[in-house]
Amino acid sequence: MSVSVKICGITKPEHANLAAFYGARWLGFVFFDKSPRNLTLKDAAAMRRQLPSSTERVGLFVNADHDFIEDACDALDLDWVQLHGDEYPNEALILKNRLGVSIIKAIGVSTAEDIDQADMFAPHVDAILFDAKPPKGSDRPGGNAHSFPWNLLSGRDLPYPWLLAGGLTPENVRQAVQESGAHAVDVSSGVEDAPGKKSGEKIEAFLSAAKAVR
Ligand SMILES: O=C(O)c1ccccc1N[C@@H]1O[C@H](COP(=O)(O)O)[C@@H](O)[C@H]1O
Repeated sequence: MSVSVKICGITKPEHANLAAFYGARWLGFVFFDKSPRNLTLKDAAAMRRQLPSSTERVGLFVNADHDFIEDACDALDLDWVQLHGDEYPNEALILKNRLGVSIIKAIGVSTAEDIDQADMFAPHVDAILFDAKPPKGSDRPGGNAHSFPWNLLSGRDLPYPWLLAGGLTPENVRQAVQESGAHAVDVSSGVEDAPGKKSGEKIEAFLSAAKAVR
């Protein structure tokens, strides 16, 4: 089975459609005003009808107000909510029950012990996303093109669905999947020419490389 791919930080329908054409499972939309990929609710609503129907839509939030998350779900008809801040396990459960969406919880990793933090979220969410902890001085908890040692995940046989993220690129995704054992990956910076500027060529290259891994 090929690796499932999430392309995150979509701001233009043409990149969404290209990613769908090359086999992305998920498209990610960032609702965090410190991000260069931030979307307003107005941007999101304007894009909604131009998005592909074959992909699942993920809204990314950082410690966001639940009413705002609900408005974003309505604006983009989101299937998933990605919680990328300091949210609690019961917050994930409350949102899941309120909105009827699937939930991804991001866990920042720099050591093997960080991976164990996922255990308290896993029963309440639909997938865990392991991302590198942000570098010192960053004003956002993800989307920093920063990776962690992929072999921290190898041989763990984790009993829940999970995605690998953090500093992935078309050039390193094969090695990242092979070292970590990931069945699903998430990328943002690695398919951009500059922060917030997606590249069609890099999206195609990333999906081709990820899908070719055995
Ligand atoms: O993309 C962002 O700007 C962002 C902002 C706040 C939290 C998370 C964000 N992105 C997510 O971070 C990881 C790794 O991204 P990258 O490939 O290293 O740039 C990924 O899950 C993005 O969805």
